[in-house]
Amino acid sequence: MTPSDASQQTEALCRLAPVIPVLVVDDTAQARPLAEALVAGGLPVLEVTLRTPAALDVIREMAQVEGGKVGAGTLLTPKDVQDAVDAGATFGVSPGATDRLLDAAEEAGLPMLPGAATSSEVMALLERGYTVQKFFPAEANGGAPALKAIGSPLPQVRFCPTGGVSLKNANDYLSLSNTLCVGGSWVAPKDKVASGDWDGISALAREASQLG
Ligand SMILES: O=C(O)C(=O)C[C@H](O)[C@H](O)COP(=O)(O)O
Repeated sequence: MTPSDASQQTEALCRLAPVIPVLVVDDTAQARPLAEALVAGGLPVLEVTLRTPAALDVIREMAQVEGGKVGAGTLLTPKDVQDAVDAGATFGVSPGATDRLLDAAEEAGLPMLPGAATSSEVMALLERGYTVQKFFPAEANGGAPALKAIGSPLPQVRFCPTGGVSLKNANDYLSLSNTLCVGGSWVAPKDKVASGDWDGISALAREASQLG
């Protein structure tokens, strides 16, 4: 898969909803009901971070939920890419980018949403052909004003800002011409996942799906 094909696919995913939930799931039994609650609330694109031992099984379960598009986040190594593909992930997200990681994703045919935080990082990814990138960590790097400023000389790159994004500041990003969608964990808070409050999570998703 070429970087430009990957970016076309991640752009299409980012256009499905204003928010991509970033999920940290400890228990495989929570996977299906959690994905169903988010999809029912209007957020079909889900990022499961590979930060828990259960993450790959969680992706396997969520990949079967109708209407959902499940990707793997926190991809750091070629092995992570292969594990994500084997589990049924349809896209990948990384906090930053390395050539080894991008080589592996392109070879495996996994569309990547690679992370960048500075103009040089954005330019390096653009040079390789990635026109859709994750601005990470968004708030810590200056938030929406910083992303707007990056967009002045680099308007051809579109972003999914993630990291510190919440209901309060999401529209600051979504109103920028270079922002396609945002990523955030606030729609699946740990306490609601732990207690199985799927209605509550659906309500948060519904609220998030109206943003922008
Ligand atoms: O590990 C990755 O690949 C990630 O995607 C990291 C996430 O972007 C942040 O963990 C989101 O964090 P919140 O600030 O809680 O919304």
